[in-house]
Amino acid sequence: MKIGIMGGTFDPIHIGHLVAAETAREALGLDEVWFMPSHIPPHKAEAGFSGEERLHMVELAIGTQPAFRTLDIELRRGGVSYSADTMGELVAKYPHASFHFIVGTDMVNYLPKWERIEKLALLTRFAAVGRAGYKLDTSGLDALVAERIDHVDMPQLEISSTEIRDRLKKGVSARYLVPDNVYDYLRRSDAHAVHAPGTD
Ligand SMILES: Nc1ncnc2c1ncn2[C@@H]1O[C@H](COP(=O)(O)OP(=O)(O)OP(=O)(O)O)[C@@H](O)[C@H]1O
Ligand SMILES: O=C(O)c1ccc[n+]([C@@H]2O[C@H](COP(=O)([O-])O)[C@@H](O)[C@H]2O)c1
Repeated sequence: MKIGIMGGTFDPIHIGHLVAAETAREALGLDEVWFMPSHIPPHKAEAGFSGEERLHMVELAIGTQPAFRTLDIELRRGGVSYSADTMGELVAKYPHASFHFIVGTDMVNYLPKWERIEKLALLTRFAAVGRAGYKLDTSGLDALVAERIDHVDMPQLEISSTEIRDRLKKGVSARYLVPDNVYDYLRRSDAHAVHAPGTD
């Protein structure tokens, strides 16, 4: 089995994440892609939406693609979600699977700063999907890590969760930037009352 791991904060999930996962799935012939919300992201501020809310929105978003699954391993483990810990657990649990960690090119440039990156690169390959504004740059990476990266071209979608959160706060529509059912959830949920006052 070839498994794509789509790790992220998903605060909230948007169509950039879905297109990245689908493009990597097709380009690399992945059998499944597992969407894995982090508990506490290692390199940025804690998420605004709770883990439960983020996981629920991911479930809503992937609903119609049979090759997509959710994985709550990091939410259940708690603490800071270091990928080396997670992939160590997954490789031990699924010794016959080959893993492909899907990351935007913005994250590839940060790979040297990831916790135990050399160990992580032995546990998984990386699928680097092109993210608007970030050219793939592997010059700062050890050869061992660089050769574990597969570049995947994807349609450039200049969308981020930060932008969605800003829109919610300002009461500006995020329709079509997130799947319809996530959009409905954001409008209706309690989370929405906290994060986007006055947009109903
Ligand atoms: N529009 C996009 N195109 C390609 N890759 C993306 C896009 N948005 C996010 N990604 C990738 O998806 C993964 C998870 O991203 P994350 O959940 O942090 O979303 P984000 O939009 O970058 O969030 P934020 O704006 O809060 O930092 C990362 O590897 C990131 O590079
Ligand atoms: O393990 C690390 O040091 C590490 C550093 C930065 C990011 N990651 C993982 O990369 C994925 C995308 O990160 P983010 O911050 O864009 O949500 C997510 O699964 C993070 O846990 C992992």
